[in-house]
Amino acid sequence: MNKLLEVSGLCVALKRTAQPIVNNVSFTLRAGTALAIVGESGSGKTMTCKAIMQLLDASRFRVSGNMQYGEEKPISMDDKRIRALCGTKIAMIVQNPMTAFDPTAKIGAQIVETIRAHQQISRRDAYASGVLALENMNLPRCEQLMNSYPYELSGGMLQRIMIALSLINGPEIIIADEATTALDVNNQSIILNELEKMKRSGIGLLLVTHDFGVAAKLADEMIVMRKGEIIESGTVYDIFAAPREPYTKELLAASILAREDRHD
Ligand SMILES: Nc1ncnc2c1ncn2[C@@H]1O[C@H](COP(=O)(O)OP(=O)(O)OP(=O)(O)O)[C@@H](O)[C@H]1O
Repeated sequence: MNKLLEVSGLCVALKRTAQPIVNNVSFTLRAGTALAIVGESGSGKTMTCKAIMQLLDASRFRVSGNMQYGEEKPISMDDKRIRALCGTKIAMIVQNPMTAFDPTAKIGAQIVETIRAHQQISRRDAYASGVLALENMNLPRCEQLMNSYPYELSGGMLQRIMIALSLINGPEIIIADEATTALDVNNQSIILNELEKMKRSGIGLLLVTHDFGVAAKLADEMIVMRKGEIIESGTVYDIFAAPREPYTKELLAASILAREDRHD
């Protein structure tokens, strides 16, 4: 499979105290596959993704290491180039869709703005593309959705709209940070199916999750993080069949218990 993104020796530290937050993280993401980053809260999963997307405030955090995306090296790009890359080829879906949308603007206006930020097309064409993107997500009454404010919609609905939005500029990589965590079981399953479809279409998925069930359903490979470091990595099959580290075994057991509770 084609390599999409190679991260090597990624480190993030607080500038003020030099405290390391992410330490020497390396992985390869391939087209049409999913790589899960699992670990307990605070283990550095989100900071790893934010470092890839160059979303960390440079006055507070020092990011070092190497990243290779095709011929490009996102880590050494200037702001303008990284924004262009991250709005098109690399997209991110976050945990809480409520915070991802501007509460004061209608969904349609936000979709049109996102499309026109990266494509030179008219408002009318961007609007039509937006409706089509929502329809492709099997969302109901898409014209009405375009005319709604975020607060008028449920979390599950907004998450599906965010996924539609993340696909709109034809990304090769989607980073999904706990994309199903805040959702009920029904919406979780809808989102997991959409992510599965993306993978089948050739997109590389970087899945951040503390839920081994999500990793089992979607991921091909996984890395387990603890205190900012990778402590175990391998294929999902191998890690589930024979976790090496006691921490991985604990996470796996906790995840199975949480699932049993949810289904009781
Ligand atoms: N804005 C911040 N300023 C300073 N330190 C931070 C900041 N955000 C996170 N950290 C530090 O980075 C560590 C890793 O945080 P991160 O958000 O990557 O964890 P995570 O594994 O994604 O956890 P969760 O599953 O809860 O989102 C945290 O323990 C915290 O010490």
